[in-house]
Amino acid sequence: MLTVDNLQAGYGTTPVLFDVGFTIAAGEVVTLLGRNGMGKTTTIRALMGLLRPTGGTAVFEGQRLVGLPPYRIAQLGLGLVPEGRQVFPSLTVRENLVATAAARFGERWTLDRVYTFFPRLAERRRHLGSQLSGGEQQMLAIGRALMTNPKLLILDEATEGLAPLIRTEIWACLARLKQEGQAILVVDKHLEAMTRLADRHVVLEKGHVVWTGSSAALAADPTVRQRWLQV
Ligand SMILES: Nc1ncnc2c1ncn2[C@@H]1O[C@H](COP(=O)(O)OP(=O)(O)OP(=O)(O)O)[C@@H](O)[C@H]1O
Repeated sequence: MLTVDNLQAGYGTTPVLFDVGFTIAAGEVVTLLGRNGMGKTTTIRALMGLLRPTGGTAVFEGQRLVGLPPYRIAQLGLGLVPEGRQVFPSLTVRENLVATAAARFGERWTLDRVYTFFPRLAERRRHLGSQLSGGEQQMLAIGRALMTNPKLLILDEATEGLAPLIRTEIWACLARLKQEGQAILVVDKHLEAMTRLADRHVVLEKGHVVWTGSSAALAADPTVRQRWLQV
């Protein structure tokens, strides 16, 4: 589905990504792991057209992504839940969801289906975005991304700063999406949860991919954790 090869990018004249390569197959859940500042968010920005790569390629279902504007990348089927809880504060939950639906492609995701996945959003459908808790806002941000019918859902730190209970609810939702065949690329610092959720892991260190492997391989190799994932 997605093949990223030797991707390079940076900010101004400062290079940040030197050699990022990985693949995601249809239906696969893959994590981008690595300590703070290693290039996870930058990789996502480069894939989504929010930062222009200086080298390398990213091909999604046969289409080259590098050089395309973000709206084209969204049309191809990449849906991003960015860092922070990005919802419209003065629109209701329902209006937030419908706002994204206006630009969606296909009919896989409907309001009702989002409400089934997130009963909390159904209960609060008439509340304003600003009246939701942090966790509910994050669920709404995920719901908005789903309303664009992404073939690949990308989440950047979706559970950062949330209470454990709601964090677990979000992971359970991602596990259900996976069961339904949704491909997901996720950045999340909670390694145990990611080991349960994901099929494969890609470890970044200073803009290079230094390790790739399955959850079983990650669990069996403590040196990966010690060398590249401990703060
Ligand atoms: N807008 C920016 N302008 C300049 N430098 C940036 C910008 N955003 C990130 N960087 C730098 O790029 C490097 C990689 O940052 P990035 O956010 O991709 O890392 P990350 O792995 O996602 O880290 P974190 O877990 O802290 O979010 C860091 O050195 C960071 O300081």
